[in-house]
Amino acid sequence: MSEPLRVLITGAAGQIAYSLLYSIAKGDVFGANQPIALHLLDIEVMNNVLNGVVMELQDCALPLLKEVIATHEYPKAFKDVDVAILVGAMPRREGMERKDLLKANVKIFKGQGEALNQYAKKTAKILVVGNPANTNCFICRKYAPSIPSENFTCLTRLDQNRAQGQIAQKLKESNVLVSSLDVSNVTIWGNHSSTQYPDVNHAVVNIQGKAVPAREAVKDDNYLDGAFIETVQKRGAAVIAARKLSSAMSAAKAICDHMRDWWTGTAAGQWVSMGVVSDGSYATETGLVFSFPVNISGGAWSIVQGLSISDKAKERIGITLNELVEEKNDAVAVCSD
Ligand SMILES: NC(=O)c1ccc[n+]([C@@H]2O[C@H](COP(=O)([O-])OP(=O)(O)OC[C@H]3O[C@@H](n4cnc5c(N)ncnc54)[C@H](O)[C@@H]3O)[C@@H](O)[C@H]2O)c1
Ligand SMILES: O=C(O)C[C@H](O)C(=O)O
Repeated sequence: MSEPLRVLITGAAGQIAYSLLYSIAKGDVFGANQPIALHLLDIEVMNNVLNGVVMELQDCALPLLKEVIATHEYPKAFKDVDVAILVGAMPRREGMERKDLLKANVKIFKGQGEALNQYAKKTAKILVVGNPANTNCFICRKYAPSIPSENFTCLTRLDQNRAQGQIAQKLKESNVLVSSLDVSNVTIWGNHSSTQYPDVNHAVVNIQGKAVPAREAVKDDNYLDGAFIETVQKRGAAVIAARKLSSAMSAAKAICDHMRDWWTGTAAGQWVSMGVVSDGSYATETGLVFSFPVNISGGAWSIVQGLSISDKAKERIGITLNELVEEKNDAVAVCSD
């Protein structure tokens, strides 16, 4: 067996981590033969809760889990990590926009960027989950200049999974029985926020072995251009309104999907959506962390190029782009206070 992969999870005493740790330690993400050392970080006041999580991990009796380091100290938490899943931050409460979180959370990611820069492996793959995820990722990368920018990503896979789920549900209404996994190449453009653009123009549904364009399968452009987009954009808020807590089980599942695909690659002809550092593709601003369609091979992602984008789609991409530019400016100002 190989050396343990050092996987840092921040916010390890929180609700997303509680759904996430088991899947990672069991081998669902990095493979059934890959030993894991978990580095669990939370703030000092959560020490007791974190100890309880460590006890439960021991009690799961997982053969791949070789070591658990639970700490509130950055030098220990970030030391030599291969993977950093940065979840720890304040979640949005009912009535809050993600923007409201910016002031509270962005400084955490400045400090964690500095810690990655100082202690993590230079090859570390980083996934930012804590909101506002794109802008936190932008800040984290800014303060970790010794790690290549392509190693920084943020989570928009939950939005992709939500979009696939909505299309599968809609098809059930006309007795076309498919699962979310039969829906591919939906793209989430831009910010993990209510301005994101879930785009079905290149999406395909596998119906009894035949690849059918999503618009042809659904046969309801009004829905796809209206209620579908709004449902995906506002799904996080709908979960918060219902649970009085932000999504956790589905967020953890999306984190696993994101990391597993980054590790093992995307299927031929299929792409997934990830927030990545923009190279200016699709008229976006270079350097922003923007969600794009990406293909992944050999642990490296590349933005899918050459997709046709209608004027309406360009307008929607422009809206989420403008929000991200604004967030970035606010975040840079907060961090230089
Ligand atoms: N990108 C996405 O798709 C997505 C989806 C769901 C939730 N989120 C975000 O993920 C974050 C975590 O959500 P949750 O439901 O697990 O929240 P939670 O409140 O249950 O857990 C957050 C944990 O982070 C810890 N924490 C706070 N500051 C920290 C720091 N500086 N270092 C380490 N740990 C710290 C807290 O003590 C807490 O244990 C929130 O910001 C939420 O909005 C993002
Ligand atoms: O919407 C939120 O604030 C939580 C999370 O980002 C989500 O999308 O469920």
